Amino acid sequence: MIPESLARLVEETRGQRRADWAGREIWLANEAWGELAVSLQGAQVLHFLPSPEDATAEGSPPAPLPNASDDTASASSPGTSEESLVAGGWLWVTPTPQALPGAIRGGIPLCWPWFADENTADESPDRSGPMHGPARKAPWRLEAVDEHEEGVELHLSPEERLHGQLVPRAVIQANARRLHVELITEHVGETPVKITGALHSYLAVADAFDCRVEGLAGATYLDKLADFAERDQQGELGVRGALDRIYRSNAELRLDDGTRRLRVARQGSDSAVVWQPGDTPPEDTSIEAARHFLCVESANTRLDPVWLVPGAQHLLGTTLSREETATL
Ligand SMILES: O=P(O)(O)OC[C@H]1O[C@H](O)[C@H](O)[C@@H](O)[C@@H]1O
Repeated sequence: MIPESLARLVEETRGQRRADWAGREIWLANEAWGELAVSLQGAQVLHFLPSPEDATAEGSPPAPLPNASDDTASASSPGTSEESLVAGGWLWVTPTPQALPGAIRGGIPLCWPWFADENTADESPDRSGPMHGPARKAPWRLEAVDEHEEGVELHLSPEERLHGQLVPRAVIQANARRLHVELITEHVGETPVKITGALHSYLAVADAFDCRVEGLAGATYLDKLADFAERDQQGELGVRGALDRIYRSNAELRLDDGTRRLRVARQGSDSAVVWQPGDTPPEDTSIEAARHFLCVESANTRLDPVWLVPGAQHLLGTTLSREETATL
């Protein structure tokens, strides 16, 4: 579910190209395997839509845009100039993105080298910096595009050094079955460093207050809306309003919004963050638009910080795929 202006850029793409959207350079693909949009600010995937399993492969034209005035696809408020949201993709992007140097809310922002504030991570005496770290606002360079018949693999690195001892890189793989994002941190310095972070996935949903996240039953979590009180998840999670939780879990999760079942697998992550702001969304997003996302994040948080020693690497990953229908 992405703003109409971004959906148009995707629709107008044949193969691969670069374009500008909301003042950022973005990389677009519209191929037989599906659609992908990545912002070079933050190496942030903004859009992913795999082709339907029965789609004709080569030469098939891109799917037409769904009617933006359709009730299910429109998240604009009467009387505002907010763009319509176009349904279909697996990720959500705000129709009212902040101007640069702000970060785009939506898609899969890379929170690095800390999740939330820097007190969860880097213990160097000069630590300071923005919420969720500098990586999501920084310019990244597209180092390589590996194309193959079934999909694409992108490699990105920050244009400038973001940390004295750590170097991150991102790998994005997309094909007709899945979207996979990796954030790899390499320690090139001399003293151990503690990191946290997140692949802060904004998953598009029909109605955030009518979703079910399976796979967390019995897990303990920190409730950020109750001063980090520790609680146990009773049964599967049904989202009915605002929540901001850090689950201690490495389990594969399933998100069901009544129209689509997505698998959310995570690598190198023992924290699953589930966030929905309810009726108090951040300033850059309306209540109505926010109703169409649920964040299910692959994270390292205060529950599972990673100590990296010189020469070591850490991989934080997430894989989104369609829930397979049981064949038994
Ligand atoms: O507004 P942002 O800096 O993008 O953060 C958005 C959200 O990220 C995470 O999911 C946190 O758990 C939330 O507490 C926070 O509000």
